Amino acid sequence: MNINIKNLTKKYRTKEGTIDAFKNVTVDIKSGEFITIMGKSGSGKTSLLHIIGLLDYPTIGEITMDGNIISNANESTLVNIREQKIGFIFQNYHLLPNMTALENVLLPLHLKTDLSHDEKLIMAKEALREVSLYDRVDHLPKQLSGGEQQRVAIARGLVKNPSLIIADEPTGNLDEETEIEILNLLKKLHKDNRTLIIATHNNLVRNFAERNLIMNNGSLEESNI
Ligand SMILES: Nc1ncnc2c1ncn2[C@@H]1O[C@H](COP(=O)(O)OP(=O)(O)OP(=O)(O)O)[C@@H](O)[C@H]1O
Repeated sequence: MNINIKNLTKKYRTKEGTIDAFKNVTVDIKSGEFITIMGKSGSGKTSLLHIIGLLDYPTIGEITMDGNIISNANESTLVNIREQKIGFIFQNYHLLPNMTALENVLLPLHLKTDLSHDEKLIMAKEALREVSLYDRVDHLPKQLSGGEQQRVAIARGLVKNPSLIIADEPTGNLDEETEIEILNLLKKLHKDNRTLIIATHNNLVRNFAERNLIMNNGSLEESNI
């Protein structure tokens, strides 16, 4: 997915006043790019990812996805794009504890009325195979290690074959060895025209990406370090 972001600003209004999460962010992200967004805690990374992921609206500015301006679109258009084209991966996995790995991966397919249950099962199992967890399909999250839970979450993020994957600190809870394993997996799954954006504190992640951006005093800059 091609993403063009123009003069994006996010302000939060609180009882104490207005907080600028970030200001005047302008960036073009090409289809198929693997990007990291680095920056200190509180620098606005999550706020930006939520807006790119169409989970929140910007205060000011414009986002274009594959040539269509979507920042002014209504909620149902945003839900549609989100459902069809965007996969999310979070630091805390966000797996449902009473569902097996397979059931968790099936979740994003529930709304797809054009697919039969058998077709959905095949897709979910294939996604679990891609993350090398085919032998753990019937396990509950608590029966899996942190790295395995994140692999289930990645399979869930991938199952709809999204053209954009957004990952917020995907390795924040993992030890370094597991982190490298997950980053190698994300790198492998980042293929074709699938755009991958990872927000992170962690310097190690940047070695895996093609392009590194940094949130600095509310602005997004290219990082050449
Ligand atoms: N819903 C909200 N209401 C008010 N302020 C918020 C809200 N969400 C975030 N903020 C503020 O906006 C700023 C940016 O927060 P954000 O979570 O985007 O940063 P971050 O870089 O992702 O931080 P971290 O790495 O700690 O997750 C912070 O000052 C934060 O307190």
